[in-house]
Amino acid sequence: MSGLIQVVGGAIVDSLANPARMLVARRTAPEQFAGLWEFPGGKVDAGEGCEAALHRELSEELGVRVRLGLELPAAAATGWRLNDRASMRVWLAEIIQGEPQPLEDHDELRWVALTDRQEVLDLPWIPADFPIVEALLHSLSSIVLPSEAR
Ligand SMILES: Nc1nc2c([nH]c(=O)n2[C@H]2C[C@H](O)[C@@H](COP(=O)(O)OP(=O)(O)OP(=O)(O)O)O2)c(=O)[nH]1
Repeated sequence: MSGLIQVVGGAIVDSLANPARMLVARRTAPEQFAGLWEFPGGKVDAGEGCEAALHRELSEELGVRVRLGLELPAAAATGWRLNDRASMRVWLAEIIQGEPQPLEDHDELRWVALTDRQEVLDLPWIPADFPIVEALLHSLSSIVLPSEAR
């Protein structure tokens, strides 16, 4: 037991095979994170698996069913350290059912172009997410094609 709170997040892309855009979400609470962008997701419940928790959170928060792709590799099995108490595992995902809506915890959803690295990084993310976003953009850069090359 690491004693850490396990969080899971979804890097939802328009297509796992050919990712061009990613869905990001703006939090409404708590106050310290309100207005900041994040990977939709949340805490894993006691006795719940991480992937199951991610499916549950994405269904509750966005009203979608997803197919999970690869996990974004992190230095630890518990994923990316968010703070002294929590760590987040992040999976690529694509929507297989439903139109994403900000049903819970968010007031805005936005599809951002993965080709526009600066646009993605210019969003006011939760600070702990920046290294995760950087790693994600880096790992996708080999498979994201500029739109004119599609
Ligand atoms: N979902 C999500 N949480 C993140 C990200 N980055 C980050 O630091 N966090 C933090 C914020 C929260 O302290 C924690 C996740 O908690 P949460 O409030 O989303 O979890 P939850 O939906 O299960 O909510 P609750 O049951 O505690 O009300 O992780 C991120 O990209 N996505």
